[in-house]
Amino acid sequence: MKYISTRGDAPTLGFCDAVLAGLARDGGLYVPESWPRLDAATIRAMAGQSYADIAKTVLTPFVGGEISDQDFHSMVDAAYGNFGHDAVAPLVQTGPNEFVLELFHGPTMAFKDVAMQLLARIIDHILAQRGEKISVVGATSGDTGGAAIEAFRGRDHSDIFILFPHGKVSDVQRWQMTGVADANVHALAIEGNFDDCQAIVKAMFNHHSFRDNANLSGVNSINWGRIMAQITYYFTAAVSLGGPMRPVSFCVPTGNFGDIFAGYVAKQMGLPIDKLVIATNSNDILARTLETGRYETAGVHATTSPSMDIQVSSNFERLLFQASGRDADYVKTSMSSLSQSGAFNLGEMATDAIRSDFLAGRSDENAVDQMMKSMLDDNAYLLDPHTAVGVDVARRFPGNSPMVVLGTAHPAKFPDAVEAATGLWPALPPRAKDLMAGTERFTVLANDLETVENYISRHTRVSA
Ligand SMILES: Cc1ncc(COP(=O)(O)O)c(C=O)c1O
Ligand SMILES: N[C@@H](CCOP(=O)(O)O)C(=O)O
Repeated sequence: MKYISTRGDAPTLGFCDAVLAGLARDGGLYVPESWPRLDAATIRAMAGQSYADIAKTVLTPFVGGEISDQDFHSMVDAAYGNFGHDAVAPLVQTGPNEFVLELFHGPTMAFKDVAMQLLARIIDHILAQRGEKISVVGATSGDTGGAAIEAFRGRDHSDIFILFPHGKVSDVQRWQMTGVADANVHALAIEGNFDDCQAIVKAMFNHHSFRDNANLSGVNSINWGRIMAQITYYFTAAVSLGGPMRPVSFCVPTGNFGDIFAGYVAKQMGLPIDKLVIATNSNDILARTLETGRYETAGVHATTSPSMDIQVSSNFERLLFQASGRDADYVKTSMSSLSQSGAFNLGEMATDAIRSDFLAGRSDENAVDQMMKSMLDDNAYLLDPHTAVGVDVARRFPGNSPMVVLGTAHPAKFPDAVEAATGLWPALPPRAKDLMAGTERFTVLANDLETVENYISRHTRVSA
């Protein structure tokens, strides 16, 4: 399996190099040259299998033989042995044909753990074999950072630098990044919003001398390894609900478009998916894009679902590549217009292609609060605000297929918002009860590329 850039000007890479690269050298994102297919018999045989075993079937084709099956399978077993629920990602029924897929039983209580626990092991394995060290960078609106730090803390081959928007993440999210004592962890509070953090990370990748000196690698969903690992739970959920004989729909609370893009990949691999519904909070750029065929950034609003307070949705680029018939020139022109004027028109072909696979809706703050409250009243079930966005939007698209809403975070990560909407303060799970007991350690930095690069150059253990 080879990986190509959505912008067409970066070298084609094998799995290990694509995962270490993060962003392609031409600023594009790596995607597999072609989608592996699983036939109906293979998918049917997943019924009754463990999460880890299904992951091995789904993910092994992407590795392309670059890591031995034995090593890869051990990493998968270790990654998913660390979850607080035996099923890893259990389904909870919340309506006649509606289910929440709980993706928050990992160590940091958000869906990011599902990919990060595996990705860190893959990266560590490759680095140990090559005798290399890297500087891992990531931008977070709250959840990626904690999950990445948890997965990379104390690792010999990596230093990790996480940029988060200062004062714009929840207390639990901040402590997960700042309450960690390991010397290879650097939590950087940037005076800006998530899009600023993400822009700095991308700019560091596009600054090739810095990138090479620091041996930079990324853990945002720009890294193919993140998307890949997120494909598995579309299979586990669909198979539990009668797939592949019965199509299943998914509604995904969406920000950077990584999670729902993994669902799109599952569909390309042969999983019968009926609807893929993009659920946005009031930062509704993706919902507007599907409506109008124009991608147009606007100011970011702070919401009770802060991890989705995003305007520049990185993985939309992977979808544009697909929807344009894998036309790298089209992607380059669109992305250059986005960086110059903050907008671009998708054109008829891409808009139609995207509408044929996706639906989209927006949930405003009032609707999110109502949803948390009514779910507690009707089902005695607490939703976090991100998942509440998903359920609220999902209910606008009733159909015959079971609707699975991705439960992307545990309500205890956002206790203030949950309490304000429901009157209930969600308790942290036992494994996290000492989260805020230690000392916080973080550095506040200006929203400035050079300042961040200087910090990393001074603290990385990679010798130039
Ligand atoms: C809790 C939560 N829900 C939803 C999202 C959106 O996921 P994605 O960025 O993959 O679209 C995020 C952040 O990525 C998140 O942390
Ligand atoms: N919501 C995310 C934003 C970064 O997304 P990623 O999936 O690209 O890492 C977060 O919580 O940090």
